[in-house]
Amino acid sequence: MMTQYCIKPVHSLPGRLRVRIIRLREQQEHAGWLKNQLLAFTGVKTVRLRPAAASAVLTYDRQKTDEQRLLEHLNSIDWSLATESEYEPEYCGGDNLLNLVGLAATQFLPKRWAALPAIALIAPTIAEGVDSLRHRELKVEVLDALALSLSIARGDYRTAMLTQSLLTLGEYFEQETSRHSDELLSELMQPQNHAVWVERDGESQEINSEQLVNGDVMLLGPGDNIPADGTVLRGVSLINQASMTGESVPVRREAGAWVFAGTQVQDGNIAVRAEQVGDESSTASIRRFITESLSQRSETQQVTQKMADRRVAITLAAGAGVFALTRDWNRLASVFLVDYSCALKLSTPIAFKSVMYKAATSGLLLKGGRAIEQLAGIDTVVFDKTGTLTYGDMLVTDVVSFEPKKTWAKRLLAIAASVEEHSNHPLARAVVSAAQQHELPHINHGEVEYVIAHGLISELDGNRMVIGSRHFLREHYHIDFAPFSEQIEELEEQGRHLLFISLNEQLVGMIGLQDNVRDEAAQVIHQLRELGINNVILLTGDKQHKAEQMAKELDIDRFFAEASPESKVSIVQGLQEQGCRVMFVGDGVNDAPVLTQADVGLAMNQSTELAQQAADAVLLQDSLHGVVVARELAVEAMALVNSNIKLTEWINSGIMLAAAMGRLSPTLSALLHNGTTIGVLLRSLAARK
Ligand SMILES: Nc1ncnc2c1ncn2[C@@H]1O[C@H](COP(=O)(O)OP(=O)(O)OP(=O)(O)O)[C@@H](O)[C@H]1O
Ligand SMILES: [Zn+2]
Repeated sequence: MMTQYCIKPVHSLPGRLRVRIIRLREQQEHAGWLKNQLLAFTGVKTVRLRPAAASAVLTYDRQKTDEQRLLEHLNSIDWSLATESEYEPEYCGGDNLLNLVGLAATQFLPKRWAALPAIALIAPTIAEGVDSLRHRELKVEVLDALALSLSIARGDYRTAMLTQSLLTLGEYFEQETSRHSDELLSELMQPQNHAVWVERDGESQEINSEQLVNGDVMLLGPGDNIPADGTVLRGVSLINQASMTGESVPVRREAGAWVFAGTQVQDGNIAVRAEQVGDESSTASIRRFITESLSQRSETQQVTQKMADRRVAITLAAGAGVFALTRDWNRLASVFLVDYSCALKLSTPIAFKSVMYKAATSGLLLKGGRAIEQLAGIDTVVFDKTGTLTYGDMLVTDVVSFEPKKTWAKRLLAIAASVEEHSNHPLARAVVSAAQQHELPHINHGEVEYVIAHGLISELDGNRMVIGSRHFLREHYHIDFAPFSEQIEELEEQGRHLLFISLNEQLVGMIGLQDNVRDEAAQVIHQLRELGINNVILLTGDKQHKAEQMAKELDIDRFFAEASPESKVSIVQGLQEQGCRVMFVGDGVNDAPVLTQADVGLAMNQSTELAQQAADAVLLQDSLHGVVVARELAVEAMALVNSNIKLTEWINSGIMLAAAMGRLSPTLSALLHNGTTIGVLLRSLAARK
């Protein structure tokens, strides 16, 4: 690798590392990008950059990473992928202190003495404006520079210093909030280590993805996260590479193909030989995903940004007009100092980040400002059933053997659990935990294949074994249910969810499970209605009568039953075509496409990795209350953003008018204007609490 070893540690303490990154100084326009890259490293807690000094300071969690690994990560950063993100000098408390000293100097020292410190402190701000002009951009920095230069040229160091201090303070506030929220969010978005099935010594076993070594054969099915790069040995599957390419249409991969770590299996089963375990490539996609979520610009943000930049031209024109009429330098400076684009520009991202922060601390991960905007606009909520409106942990209540000698029931459960171990479906988890409770042994079986929304196929002593829904066994394997219909009906009447098991296309037994509606479900639906959502829909793969029963019980407007993953997508699409703006709440592998299709996808806490990746928001607690919180926070955020914009415009237009009429001294104008800016920022900041 070309970049190897150009990044060197300068200073290190336990949990803290300072490095010199020459590239950072050479490519300052990539500083924002780099920062998010660093934040996405496993275990990194905070990042501070000083591009001019080519320095970066990282603090990290020593349980999760160490200096060696961080340096390896640093050296493997692919700079060719860098995107320009506006370079924001990182102010620190010290800068504000210096300004305070400068401010005191202009207040108490004779003018001659105050000039030097004032000019020294202000020079960088002016340089930024000049820089912006050099890039042929008419941005706020230009106005700031103009106003400051004007004050200095006129020898008014007090006004200049005051403006400078307020500008710095405002940006400092902004940086502090976004830093805190970025750090918190990137920590939450880090994937956890999870279990992976591998084939070792001819046997399949479950290990932690951390224990994976090159050459391991990983057995992957729908919903699984691919923990390392590798080559497909057997099988065919659809891989969702959204986390890597941003493209949510899955790609087909079969024997011989290469698959990337961090992507997910959406459908089908494959065996993959791990070839780049723990390699940089495995974290690259995760890093990209986090970087993008953090730097994603919402629509409102883009609109306010444009508005802000237009304001610069307006202010310039107003200043020029006033000066042409009055030839009054004071008025000119006063007008320039009321550039209110910064309040517009800064307050929106801060408000969004504050809300993301607040959401995270109350158990909800919102992936960016876009998610907030969409959430505020929805009018329809579609719920998945199993694991969403019902508890993820179901209970096995009956194990029925259809064998003549009914002693078989325990073995039946043991077999089912041994196979279901390979699935993460709520039904599968229930079967496994029932077997564990009875301390049943593991029964050897062949490779397990998961057919999404249907069930599992495996092999037992040379016999084909199928376990899953009645539809799966009957329609796909032509298994006869007639002889047992009485027993089946009996359990169905009790509202049990049934799983069927067949050996060599003979029905051998069934497992009855009880799924309980979440205690909070009814309340949550009621609260959503109070928040203006009048269309609540249930969408499930389960049977008609169960869906109907639940819809009635929970006061749900409409339901769609026996939906396949594809029909789930088309149902949501249909709703959107009718003009509904849809939030989908779900948890399963088969929910991933519909989570993407919906305007807002919200994944439950116990969701599969794929569902969490596909979603715009993820609940961090196993409760539906987060759905209400999400909506409330989004509405609150948008109200805040809009009122900030209005407030800024009204107040500043007033100030500008007064300035143009010559009623304000430049100092007062700067004070009023920057005061409103900081006020608006504080309002946005307050949304964190
Ligand atoms: N791992 C599994 N083991 C056995 N059967 C399964 C498994 N996964 C799915 N099935 C069967 O396929 C059916 C449909 O599954 P799917 O995941 O689409 O729906 P669901 O989770 O039961 O309901 P919902 O759509 O409300 O989440 C299940 O009801 C079950 O009978
Ligand atoms: Zn089918």
